[in-house]
Amino acid sequence: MNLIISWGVFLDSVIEDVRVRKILDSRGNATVEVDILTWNGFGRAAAPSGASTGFREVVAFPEGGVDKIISEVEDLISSELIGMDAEDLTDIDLVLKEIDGTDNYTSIGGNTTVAVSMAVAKAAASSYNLPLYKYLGGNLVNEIPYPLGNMMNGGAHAGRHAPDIQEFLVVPVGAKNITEAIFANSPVHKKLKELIQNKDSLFTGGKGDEGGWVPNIHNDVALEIQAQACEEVGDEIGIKIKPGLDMAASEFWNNDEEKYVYSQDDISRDTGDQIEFVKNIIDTYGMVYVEDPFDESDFDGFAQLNSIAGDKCLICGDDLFVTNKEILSHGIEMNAANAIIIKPNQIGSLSETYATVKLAKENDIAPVVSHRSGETTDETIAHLAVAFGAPLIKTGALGGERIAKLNELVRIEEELSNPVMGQLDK
Ligand SMILES: C=C(OP(=O)(O)O)C(=O)O
Ligand SMILES: [Mg+2]
Repeated sequence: MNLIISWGVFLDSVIEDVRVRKILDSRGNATVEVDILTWNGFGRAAAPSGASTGFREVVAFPEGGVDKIISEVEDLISSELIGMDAEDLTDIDLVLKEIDGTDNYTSIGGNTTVAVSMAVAKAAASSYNLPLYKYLGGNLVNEIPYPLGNMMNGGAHAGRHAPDIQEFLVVPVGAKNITEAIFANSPVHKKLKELIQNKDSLFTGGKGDEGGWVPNIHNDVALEIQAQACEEVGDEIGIKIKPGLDMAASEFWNNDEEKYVYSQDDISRDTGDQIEFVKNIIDTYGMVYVEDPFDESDFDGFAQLNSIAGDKCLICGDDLFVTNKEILSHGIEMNAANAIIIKPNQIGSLSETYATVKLAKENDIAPVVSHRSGETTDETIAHLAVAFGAPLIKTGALGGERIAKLNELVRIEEELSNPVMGQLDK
């Protein structure tokens, strides 16, 4: 029952309390978790952290880290938010920006503000007994994103002697529902363990930050066995599975040499070579998705690749766009990409995240909602992906903090009256 005060205002979603705590993330680092209590609801959200972060991302934590947030910022935030309506998310996000007082959340940290913002949205949804995806996306949402499963890790998510390419991904494009999709990705992960053992006799079964295997093999060998695993598992289970990559190329771009330095292969490529190399990979292996194939400043390299391969493959900007609407606008003018990674903590609030998603969709840029390499068991992004109608979600394949999102998608799909998989036209 709604509590109605005498002049007829509903109080269900008015914020009564804000609690902030320090918790562990999957890398063993501290992160922030926020609880929002309303008259009739409760929302909890935790912030993830990146390792291969884009240089234009907002600042994750202030100097002094999570301890400073708890000792100095929690009271500031709660005194402003208590009494506000959790439904007024845009106003609340503006209040957080005002408390911070900087352009990029240097004072209180984008991880603090994003955790508050997501917890507020969840509290508002819970106040009306709605799941977050329905509260944000409406009653008619029915699209489930394809899971981009992370199979092998290199670059900043792995140790030495791993491939330079950061993520070898797969998309079960033939899956008819989320259960088929996640149970197509997991045997590819198992198959790759066998294939790696055949190539790397010292392989110990080590995994990277996002649960993919970390082999000591060259990039081209990794590409070959990734494609082989997709083919073999796809044939065994009768579901088409296609490969994808997050190259995270800013991590191996050498600005002085103006080259992409593939240290595992002892090869350097200038931008022209890189365009040719990536185009060749897309054609040879039938890649449906390539993220950050160029340095985060190279809009031109992105645009050139997008013009020659964007018809058959999603060319996705992560470090390039950092979920920032203004930067995306520039990318749209340049025709730099046909997909964008959406990571709420790159921009610091849910309303800013939504503004970027809206602009992307209006311009036929596919939003790909994504985890970070440092995660918690928070499942919010599963709801965001459904609410935003994202065709893809990037959230790993295995590991407790990764399956938290995948299993939540299974539950969401069960609730939908007419669920379909997202629109993936590649
Ligand atoms: C998830 C990624 O890594 P990180 O969280 O380290 O930025 C990525 O680059 O897409
Ligand atoms: Mg990335």
